[in-house]
Amino acid sequence: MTGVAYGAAFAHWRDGCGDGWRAYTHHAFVEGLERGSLPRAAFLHYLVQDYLFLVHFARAWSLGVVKAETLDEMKTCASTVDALVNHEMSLHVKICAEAGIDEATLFAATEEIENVAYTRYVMDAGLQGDFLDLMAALAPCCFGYGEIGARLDGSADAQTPYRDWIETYADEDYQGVMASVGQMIDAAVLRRLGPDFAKSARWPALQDRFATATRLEVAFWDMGLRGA
Ligand SMILES: Cc1ncc(C[n+]2csc(CCO)c2C)c(N)n1
Repeated sequence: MTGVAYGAAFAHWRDGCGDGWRAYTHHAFVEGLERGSLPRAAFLHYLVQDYLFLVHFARAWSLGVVKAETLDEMKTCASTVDALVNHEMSLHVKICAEAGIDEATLFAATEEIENVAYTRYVMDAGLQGDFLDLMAALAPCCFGYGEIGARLDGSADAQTPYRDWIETYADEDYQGVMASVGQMIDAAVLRRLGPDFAKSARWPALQDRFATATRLEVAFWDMGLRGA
């Protein structure tokens, strides 16, 4: 499958996932956003959980600053924390406020087990492993939503009520953040594993981290649908 260009490491990981990548990026939940047929209750259930997810992802990207080996890696991780807490989360706060859910309620919501599994899996990848383990676990989230946003921006039904969600991820600045994350990951892989990175002894373990995080994305959409 071809998608938006987020770099060579990502392309290897995505193709190494087989059908898993499509199961994530073409999930029924995503189709519901595209067609506008997703029940509002499912969307809000997802969005409350996703707010909590982003809190933990901001922690994980902050761990990237701690595990970085170059200033460039540090800068990209720090800007991603900024994009998360100061931009992406505003979408969640705004839509939930319109539905009568305030930010304190969002922060105090109970995490679904799929949310606990995914966010803590990523944190553990970074705590147990090095910078590359952390990036392999974080990559599906960035590049999957990047692909979905870019695709749905062109394909979504004109009357879908989920246009602002789609635009958050299709947004040029946001796509720019994802592209620079892709470049930084390629440089990080090259620095540690060399140009034949996919043939290195470490690659299968990194591929496994990416594939696991991709499965956890599928489970996250499933969890959203359960809220309908
Ligand atoms: C379940 C779930 N997966 C991925 C994203 C998207 N996302 C989360 S963090 C990040 C990188 C920096 O903003 C991106 C693209 C989401 N919101 N929820």
